[in-house]
Amino acid sequence: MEENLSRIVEGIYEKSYAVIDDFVDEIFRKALFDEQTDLLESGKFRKAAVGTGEQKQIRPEIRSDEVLWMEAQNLSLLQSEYWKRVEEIRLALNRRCFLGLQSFEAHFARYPIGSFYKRHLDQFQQVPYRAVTVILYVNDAWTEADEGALRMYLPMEDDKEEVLDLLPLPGRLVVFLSGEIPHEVLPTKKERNSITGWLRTIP
Ligand SMILES: O=C(O)CCC(=O)C(=O)O
Ligand SMILES: [Fe+2]
Repeated sequence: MEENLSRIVEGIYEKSYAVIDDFVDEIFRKALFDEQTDLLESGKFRKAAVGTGEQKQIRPEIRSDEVLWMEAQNLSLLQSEYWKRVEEIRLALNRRCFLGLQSFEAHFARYPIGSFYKRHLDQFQQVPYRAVTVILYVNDAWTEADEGALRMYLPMEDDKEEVLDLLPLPGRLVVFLSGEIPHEVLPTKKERNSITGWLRTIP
């Protein structure tokens, strides 16, 4: 874990993102996946919205995933185990990068076959407090042919961008600065399951 933490902070410090394969082991990954599947079957997932407050809308042409927010005060045992891991990331980022991160929010996400999330930034006017995006993929094995990559647009000099595609490999963690890296989820050919969260600069 210590090594993962230093790779995360170095990545964020140097290039605004980090990718850690096998951040969780197979047993933990599968347990999270099973929990997500149970919650799905009990019908608790909702179509994801874009915007917040009065601007909140279901816009299937922008994103077509389904989400279930975790309740910080009411986490399952497994969820709190994951939050503990993220807490270590929060503290390490504050120590090394002085990001002033105070809290975490997260939801399970399910991308059914054919779904996607068009290019966007996670930090915008209504949610300026989202500072660091933390995504863990909990679906089973994934191959190139399943598509559904997370496509990141890395800002380069002279307003140029470099494209980086990351497959949702089971147990893979992707961390990036929410206000710096536009990204999208390309249409997926297989159900894609993740926990997406944000470290925030508010309590
Ligand atoms: O699942 C992913 O790879 C990215 C999801 C995302 O961009 C979001 O929920 O804001
Ligand atoms: Fe996003």
